Amino acid sequence: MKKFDAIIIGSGQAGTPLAFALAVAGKKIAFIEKEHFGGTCLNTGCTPTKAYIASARRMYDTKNGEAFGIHIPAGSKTDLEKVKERKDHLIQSSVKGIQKGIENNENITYFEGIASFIGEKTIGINGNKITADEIYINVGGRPRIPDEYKALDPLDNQSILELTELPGHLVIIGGSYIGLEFGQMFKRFGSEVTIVEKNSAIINREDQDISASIQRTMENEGVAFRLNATCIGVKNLDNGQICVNVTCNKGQPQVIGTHVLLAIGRVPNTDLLNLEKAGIKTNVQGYIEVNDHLETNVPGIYALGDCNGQGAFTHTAYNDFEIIANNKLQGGNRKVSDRILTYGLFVDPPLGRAGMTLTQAKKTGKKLLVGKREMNNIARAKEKGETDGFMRVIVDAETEQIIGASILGVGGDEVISGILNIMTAKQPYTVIRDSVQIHPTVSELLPTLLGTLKPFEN
Ligand SMILES: Cc1cc2nc3c(=O)[nH]c(=O)nc-3n(C[C@H](O)[C@H](O)[C@H](O)COP(=O)(O)OP(=O)(O)OC[C@H]3O[C@@H](n4cnc5c(N)ncnc54)[C@H](O)[C@@H]3O)c2cc1C
Ligand SMILES: NC(=O)c1ccc[n+]([C@@H]2O[C@H](COP(=O)([O-])OP(=O)(O)OC[C@H]3O[C@@H](n4cnc5c(N)ncnc54)[C@H](O)[C@@H]3O)[C@@H](O)[C@H]2O)c1
Repeated sequence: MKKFDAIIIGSGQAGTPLAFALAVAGKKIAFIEKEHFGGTCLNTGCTPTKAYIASARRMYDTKNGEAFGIHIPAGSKTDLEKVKERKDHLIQSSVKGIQKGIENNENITYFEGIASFIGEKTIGINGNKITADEIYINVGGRPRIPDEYKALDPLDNQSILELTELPGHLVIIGGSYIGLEFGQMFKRFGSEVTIVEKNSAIINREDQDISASIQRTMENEGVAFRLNATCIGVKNLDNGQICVNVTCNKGQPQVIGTHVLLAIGRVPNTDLLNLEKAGIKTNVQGYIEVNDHLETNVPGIYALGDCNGQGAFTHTAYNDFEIIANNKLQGGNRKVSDRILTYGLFVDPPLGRAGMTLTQAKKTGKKLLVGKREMNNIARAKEKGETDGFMRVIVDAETEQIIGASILGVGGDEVISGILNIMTAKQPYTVIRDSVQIHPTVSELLPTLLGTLKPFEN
């Protein structure tokens, strides 16, 4: 049995940089990947969807020139094959970069295949047995497809990105990140889109006014929503179409479409690992349990990225890598609990989020100061003609620190970083309030907003 200094399972957003960092430190690494270098984000997640969103925005612009004094003759249409080609090219250049880096690294031995435990510190891969004192699990997740949907072969985030022809009517089940990003994108490409959500609001983890504002924007573009869908079921019709039962309080009990995209969450790939052979504990949903330093209940075995249930984003997976690299290679003491929750929802206009929602902040019982500004009061947003959304910042009145912010509006995914930085530095909100920002930017409203905070009445 071959022994390595470390085994890394999964070439996702944590495993890949970790393999290179450990190899640079002179460690002999076994690096195992079953499908494609770069994992979900690069191949079927962030990169392709944001590339498609950029194409969809170009399409949107061709239809929205008149108000800006630009006459664009009718007839623009999406060439999905070309959109896909551009995306494939972007992905391939990054995948090749990783592949080359691995092939040229004498400290990394690459295995292509599905790894699984055959003992506490022993991994089986393609009939080989390998071992190491340290094992890093970075296996990510896959779309959740309940049994009742399997026979219907619905689209998921991977297969929808392989389409070369636009769906006539795309019915999306699930109104959260994946459903909303694909929904707006395909509507802009030219498909009819209906989003079916079992909750009473889309992107339900956000404050209600955020969900309502995003829904309004998307409805204005022609996306249909069926909320409170209590009896969701799908069947293929003889004419090749698909019937989705929705049974909501309002509207028809069914939606007839040409394609169905299932976007109802993800499950961790931990079931492929034979974790019981190593005695590694998972929670009921299959996420590997880890401590603040990402170590599992088995000393020397760590879980990073989506599979540990501590984050569901590329930046959280990458931060897991940073925690391990810092603690292992630089004698640091970085912890998962040090990070502040932050993420973007890349609909247009985007949502940038940091820390708590207002609903969560209210539940803390703290005295709060809250400021809210509509985007239609912001000079730059008006100049751009993109005035949907608002920004809200929540401050702990006692410590004067910002504990939450939502920036829904043009540039919101970037503007949020200014707030996140001050939260990370643990400085009071007054630092931004008293700063001078560039005119005309959306960010310049932050000092004004923070200068007019009001005590929040619960
Ligand atoms: C459509 C979509 C859009 C997204 N957009 C964004 C976004 O804009 N911003 C953002 O922050 N996040 C986004 N995400 C989430 C982001 O992609 C994930 O959070 C991130 O990829 C998680 O990284 P990871 O390293 O944990 O796992 P992954 O990137 O999933 O990598 C895990 C790797 O492990 C491999 N693997 C699994 N099991 C085994 C095994 N037994 N043996 C060997 N290899 C194995 C897999 O093949 C995979 O390559 C998006 C996700 C989706 C689906
Ligand atoms: N912008 C980003 O960072 C980004 C973009 C895309 C995906 N992601 C990641 O991908 C992951 C998966 O995203 P997602 O949108 O699939 O999942 P999600 O868990 O965020 O949301 C699932 C949605 O489906 C609904 N739902 C669940 N079961 C349902 C059912 N049976 N019928 C109808 N609706 C149902 C839920 O109420 C929820 O609104 C997320 O964890 C997210 O972090 C992130």
